[in-house]
Amino acid sequence: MAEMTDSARRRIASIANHIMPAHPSQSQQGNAIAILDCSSSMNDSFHRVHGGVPTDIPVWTPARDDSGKEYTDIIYEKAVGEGIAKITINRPERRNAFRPQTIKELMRAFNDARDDNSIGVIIFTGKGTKAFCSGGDQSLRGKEGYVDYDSFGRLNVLDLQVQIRRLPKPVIAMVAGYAVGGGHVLHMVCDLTIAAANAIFGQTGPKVGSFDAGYGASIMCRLIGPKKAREMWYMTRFYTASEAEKMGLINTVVELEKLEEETVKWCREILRNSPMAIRVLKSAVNAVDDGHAGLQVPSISSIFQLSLSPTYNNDARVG
Ligand SMILES: CC(C)(COP(=O)(O)OP(=O)(O)OC[C@H]1O[C@@H](n2cnc3c(N)ncnc32)[C@H](O)[C@@H]1OP(=O)(O)O)[C@@H](O)C(=O)NCCC(=O)NCCSC(=O)c1cc(O)c2ccccc2c1O
Repeated sequence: MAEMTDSARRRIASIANHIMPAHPSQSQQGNAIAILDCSSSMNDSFHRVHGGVPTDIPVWTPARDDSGKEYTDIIYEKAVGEGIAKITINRPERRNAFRPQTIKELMRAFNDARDDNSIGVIIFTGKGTKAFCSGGDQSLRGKEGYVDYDSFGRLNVLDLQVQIRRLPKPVIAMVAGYAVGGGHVLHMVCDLTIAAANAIFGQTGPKVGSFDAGYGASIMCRLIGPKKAREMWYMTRFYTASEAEKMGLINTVVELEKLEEETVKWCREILRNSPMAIRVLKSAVNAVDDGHAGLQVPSISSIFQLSLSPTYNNDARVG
């Protein structure tokens, strides 16, 4: 091996990289490198594009929108030095049920995350481990819908659903505990759902004379098929995380302790890819349910405002 040329070394290193799994264990890395006696590092182009990403939890800092107003019902944060925003419903004493104020704040935060060019992916979650969201706050339900402290009935959660669908960046639902009622619809309108093993999914509306005949029905049919969707709505049964995964309702299930770590890992894998490709693909995947409004999102005028390159790589964790 001593007389091997530089170019031969590079070729062997490249082959070694391509035959190694995307997430090699340390011993696998060590063996492959030792066998081929190459000077390849895990910091080459192959690993930057296809290899593992760091799994450390980011440092989260509180974020505001332009209004500068405090949030009472949510926590809005951004990761230091990388393009991840995290939006958390903060009403754990009500199993993160939403009231009109909660939805107003969520819409402000999602709006800010959409307009912030340093953000490429958004995590949507609920405070604590008992619930992602238990739907509309039943204590505020009046004849006119959900009534806030200004005594005006609203159902602005439907606007939030549309906002998440049209948002030109991936939104990942990070679910621990219950995602039920309107909370279940919220995870369904997100691009991806990562669940903890303790997650429970279901529609409760018909138990309390309520239903979501918009996205709550159509997207569910798309995800799990019409028969299973009817079962879920007519019977109002609850399903475990592993049942939900088998149905195609969610993407993956992890131990509760690993939930944030895994979600952040998914974010980082997304962030090293082209934001424009992801933006257009999101609209394309949604177009079948969102029609022309869905296709309108990546219109040519807005495409040119976007960078073609990924926002993240393993060398420089920039937004
Ligand atoms: C979610 C639960 C299964 C959890 O059960 P658990 O035993 O863990 O907890 P508790 O039941 O003891 O709850 C603790 C505490 O939280 C309060 N709480 C829980 N959920 C809500 C809620 N949704 N609203 C208000 N408060 C809630 C509960 O009262 C307890 O308070 P204490 O003071 O007693 O400690 C279980 O809690 C549960 O089944 N919750 C209700 C689920 C529900 O019915 N959700 C509403 C469905 S309707 C809806 O969400 C809805 C959504 C839409 O998008 C619509 C769109 C269009 C039209 C209508 C819509 C709509 O109605």
